[in-house]
Amino acid sequence: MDLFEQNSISNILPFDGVTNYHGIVIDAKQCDFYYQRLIDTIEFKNDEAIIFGKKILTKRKVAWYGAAEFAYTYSKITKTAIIFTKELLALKAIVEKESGETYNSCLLNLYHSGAEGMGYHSDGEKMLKKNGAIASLSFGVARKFSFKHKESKQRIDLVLENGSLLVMKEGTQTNWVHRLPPTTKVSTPRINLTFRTVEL
Ligand SMILES: O=C(O)CCC(=O)C(=O)O
Ligand SMILES: [Fe+2]
Repeated sequence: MDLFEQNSISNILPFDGVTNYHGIVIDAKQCDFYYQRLIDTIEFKNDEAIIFGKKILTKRKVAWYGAAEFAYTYSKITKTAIIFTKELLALKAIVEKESGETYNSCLLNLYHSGAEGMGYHSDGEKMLKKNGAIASLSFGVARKFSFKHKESKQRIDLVLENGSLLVMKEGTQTNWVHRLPPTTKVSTPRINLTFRTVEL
């Protein structure tokens, strides 16, 4: 590939972490294909979460896939991963090549419109490999994504476009929280895939 055609990969965090934005890694036509295949094949379900001791169902839908049917705990509820589909394996291969890291599981989130988002959190669950990379691949409508430093409260915003890849690693989860803010400007869906490494 011509050097000038390559995406410039840059760390969007000013300190205390490395989060590389790779830009668009899947072209628009392939994105349409994968978006539709994911809608047709992934077993999306409204997520159950425990908030203030009460079980609630989230508006966004989620699904957890993996290399094996391992148990995982997320939002204080233990579930079992579904075995990777062939499209997820193909996407995992693209993301692994781009990021230079490997992954054994994938959490998918389906946001039906801008009314749905995800609040500030960091992905430091006990079962995840400590300081392991988390690769976030987005399909569908572009949405704003924000990081906030846990101490200084400094904020970094970016837009996650159709077919784009963001890789969070080294210190990101320890020192920063991130969120997908709800917005009235968006009325169409988005699917986000976060590839992770679970310690088996
Ligand atoms: O939808 C996104 O872009 C982020 C999702 C996220 O932060 C997560 O699944 O932990
Ligand atoms: Fe997250």
